[in-house]
Amino acid sequence: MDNEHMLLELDHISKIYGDLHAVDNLSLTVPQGQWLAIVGSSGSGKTTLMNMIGCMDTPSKGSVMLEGRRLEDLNARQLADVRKNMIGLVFQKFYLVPHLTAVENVMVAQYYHSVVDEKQAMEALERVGLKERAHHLPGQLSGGEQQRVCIARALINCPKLILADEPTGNLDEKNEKIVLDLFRQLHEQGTTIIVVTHDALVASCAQREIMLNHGVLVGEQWNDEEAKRAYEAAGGKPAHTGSAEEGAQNGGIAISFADPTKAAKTGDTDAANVAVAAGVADDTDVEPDVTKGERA
Ligand SMILES: Nc1ncnc2c1ncn2[C@@H]1O[C@H](COP(=O)(O)OP(=O)(O)OP(=O)(O)O)[C@@H](O)[C@H]1O
Repeated sequence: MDNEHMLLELDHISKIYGDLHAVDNLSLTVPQGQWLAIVGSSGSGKTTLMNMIGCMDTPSKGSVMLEGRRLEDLNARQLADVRKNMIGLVFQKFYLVPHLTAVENVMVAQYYHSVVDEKQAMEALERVGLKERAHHLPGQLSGGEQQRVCIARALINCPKLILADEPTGNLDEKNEKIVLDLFRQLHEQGTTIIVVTHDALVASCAQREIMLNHGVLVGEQWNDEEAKRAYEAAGGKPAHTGSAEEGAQNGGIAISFADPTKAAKTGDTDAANVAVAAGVADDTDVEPDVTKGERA
C-alpha cells in the first residue's frame, strides 16, 4: 500500500525494559479509517504499544510513522503537537476533574487547544447524548455517562485517530453498547480507531484484530472481509513480528482469539493523568518519556 494511504506505520518496533521485551519487533500498518483492536492477556504489551502509537512513549528500536512523519525525527514540542492535533485519547479510568462539571471538563481540553468555546463544548456533549447532563459534576454521572464525557473531550480536536485503552472496562453492558455505538458512528465518519481491549465483544466490533502475547504478535484476524479485501487490494500487508528473513509470524494465521476476559486495571488517578487524558500532557506511567518537561 502506498504510504499516503497509511495513517500509521510501525516498522519493527520494540520496547525493551532490561531483559523484558514488552513489545518485540512488531510491524503494522493501519490505513486512515480503519478500526483496529489490540487484544492479549494482561502484561502482553498492549498499553505499551498504545503509548508508543500515541506519542506518549518512544520505542527502544524501530520507528513509528504517523501520516508519513517519523516520530523519532520530531522534537518534544512537535510530538506534543502531533498528539494534541491528531489524537484523541480515551481511557478505562475517566480522569475527569471532579470539581468541574461535564461541560467544564470538555472545556479543559479546549483550553489546551487554545479554543475555549462553551457552545462547541456543548455540541460535543450533545454528540454523545449528554446535553442534558452538561452541568452535572462527574460524581453525579453514571460510569457510562462519565465515559461519554471523556469521548466528548477526546473529540474536541476532531482527531483523525482515536486511541482507546479498555474504554468499556468499567462499564456495564448497556453503557458498553452506548460507547461502542459512538465508536461505530465515529468510524462511519472516517475516524481511525485503535482500541486496546480484553473484551471479545468490543474486539469483535473492530474490522481487524491483532493479538499480542509477551510482546510478540501471535495472531491477526479480520472481522470485516470487505475491509480486508480493500486493504489487501491497496497493497496492505499483514502485521508481523520479526523480519521476513527470519521467517517470522506474518500475521496471516490467526490463532485463538477466544480467551479475552474483562479484567479491571488498577492504578493511580492523579492530576497528571487528567491532563494526559485531556490529550495535553505527558503520560507519567511510562518512561522514558521524550515529551517530559516540554509542553506545546
Ligand atoms: N515502565 C516500565 N518498566 C518496566 N516494565 C514495564 C514498564 N511498563 C510496562 N512494563 C512491563 O511491560 C509488560 C507489558 O505491559 P503493558 O502494560 O503494556 O501490558 P498490557 O497488555 O497493557 O497489560 P494489562 O492488560 O494488564 O494492562 C509488562 O510485563 C509490564 O510489567
